[in-house]
Amino acid sequence: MATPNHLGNHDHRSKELSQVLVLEPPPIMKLYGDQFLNDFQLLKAWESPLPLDQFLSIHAQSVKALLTPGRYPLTRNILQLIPSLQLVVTTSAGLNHIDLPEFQRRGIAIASAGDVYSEDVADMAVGLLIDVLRKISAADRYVRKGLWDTKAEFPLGSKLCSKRVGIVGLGSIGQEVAKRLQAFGCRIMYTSRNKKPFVSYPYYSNVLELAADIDVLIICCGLTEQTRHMINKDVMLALGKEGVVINIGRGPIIDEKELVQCLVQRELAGAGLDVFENEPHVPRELLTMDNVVLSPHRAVRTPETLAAMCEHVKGNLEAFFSNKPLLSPVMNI
Ligand SMILES: O=CC(=O)O
Repeated sequence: MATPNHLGNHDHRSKELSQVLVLEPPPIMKLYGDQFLNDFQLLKAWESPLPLDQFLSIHAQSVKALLTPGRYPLTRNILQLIPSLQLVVTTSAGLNHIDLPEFQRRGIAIASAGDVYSEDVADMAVGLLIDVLRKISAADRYVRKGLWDTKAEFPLGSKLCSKRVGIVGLGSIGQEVAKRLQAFGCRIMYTSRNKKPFVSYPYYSNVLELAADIDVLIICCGLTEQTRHMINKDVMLALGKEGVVINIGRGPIIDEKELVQCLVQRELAGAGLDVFENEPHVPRELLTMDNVVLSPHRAVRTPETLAAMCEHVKGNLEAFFSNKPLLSPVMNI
């Protein structure tokens, strides 16, 4: 999508023109306050006692930019109440909270998180994988429970080097995961919507075929209607009893009930999960499994990366209000 180009001469821009609507504060604002957006006039909907629709009809009729956290659903109903909207800046890597066809229909541009989170999310994927294979969290529990000097034997782990790793979604996060695991001596293969001409990893157009050829499946793609429950029972059975699933994408990409069943019935060796179908709900069965590592959707939460996100959001808003290309426009929405 093209960068919006209808703000006229930016020499005359004023604070009014630089209004940014915030429906709910994104995590960066909760952590760092809103000083980093001092150059903009923030319309903080959540601070108003008015119901949201009234607030928007009174205050947001001419607002052109919206800053939003990942989980706030941006639907047709909300968009109708912000008729002048031209840009949404989202602080999430995933875009599944956005009604993309409606945005396209209305010609509203989206500035995404770009690559800002990719390294941290990839680190988390690798961390979860090493933890599942080498049982680090389980070993920690074993030591803390005082079991080391008893006869309770701690089980063997599994070697990371030379594992065949299948990456689902070779975008910037998937590429960072591949780079890291290649350095650990893993064999990388992938599936994604299209074969990537710039990598030599074997490509599979079909996730089921990929699953049959690997030891570890790492989900790095976004949630769309096509990827919802893409990792179903058949895929997990194809991965097999020694197989491990890592999910740092979005919970609903895996059929979670089937995942739990496969783990309970030992059809899979383990899982490392940063995301879940109904967060913050985590299936009870997983809580007692030592072969499962659980994390509360924290992959992007480091101060370094959140500080970089503040700069990124500011950069996108500055670009928009000075009629320059966005730093991270979402193309092909
Ligand atoms: O999961 C985190 C994000 O999408 O930013």
